[in-house]
Amino acid sequence: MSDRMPLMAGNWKMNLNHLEAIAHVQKLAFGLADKDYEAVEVAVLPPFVDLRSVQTLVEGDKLKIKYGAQDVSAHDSGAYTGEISGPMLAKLRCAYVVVGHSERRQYHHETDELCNAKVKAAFRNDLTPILCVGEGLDVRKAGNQVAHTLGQVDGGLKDVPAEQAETIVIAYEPVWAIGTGEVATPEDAQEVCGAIRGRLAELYGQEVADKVRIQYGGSVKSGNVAAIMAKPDVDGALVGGASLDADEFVKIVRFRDQ
Ligand SMILES: O=C(CO)COP(=O)(O)O
Repeated sequence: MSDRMPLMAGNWKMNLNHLEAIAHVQKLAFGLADKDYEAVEVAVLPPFVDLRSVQTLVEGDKLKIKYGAQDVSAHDSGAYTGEISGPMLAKLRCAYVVVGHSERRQYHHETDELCNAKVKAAFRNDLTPILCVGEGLDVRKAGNQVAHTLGQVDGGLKDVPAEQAETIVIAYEPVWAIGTGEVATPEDAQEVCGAIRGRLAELYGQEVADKVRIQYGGSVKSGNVAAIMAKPDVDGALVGGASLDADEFVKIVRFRDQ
């Protein structure tokens, strides 16, 4: 049994405007009792335009829900139209920022090199990156999921020192399981999450590797979360679609009751 605190994070993707965000976080707060936070850390990852509203609600009502962004610029300021910087997110007291989600790698052509720069931008601004890695269907069919995913881990962590690396969150999200209803088996999740921890041990030593939280993401629901969380190297879930339903997300947070 590891002493890593599980992290259940809801990636809303491009859903919920700032008014809907307030209603949604209120529902989550209503559904979660104090004792739920003792054993699980809960975070929401809304669109940028919702963050100020979420901050106001969380701080005003002293909620224990953490929040963060879905992306961050590699640059801290300057002529980068449309980008949002680490210092801006830090000012909103974001705890987390997603880096290298497969949808950004796919639709915005984000490379491991860019993800590495964004991981560094996050750390530079005291934000915890949630670095997303994972293979597509072709790679899985060829049996190369471990090598592929470890390549993304190496790329994302290049020149990141141990004292930062030990605080990162890595989300293993096989692309073929995202939004498809096709969930990886708990064994599939463990195979790659275990390999990621092994690689962290090679890069930084076992002590650091044992501190890093590794999430699984891809069609996580209340009905499948407990079996995935039972695996030794899975320390949480990055939840997309199911996080948009407050009751369902509360059940996922309470995975031990499922
Ligand atoms: O991409 C994901 C979370 O970042 C997973 O999305 P789904 O839970 O909708 O499959």
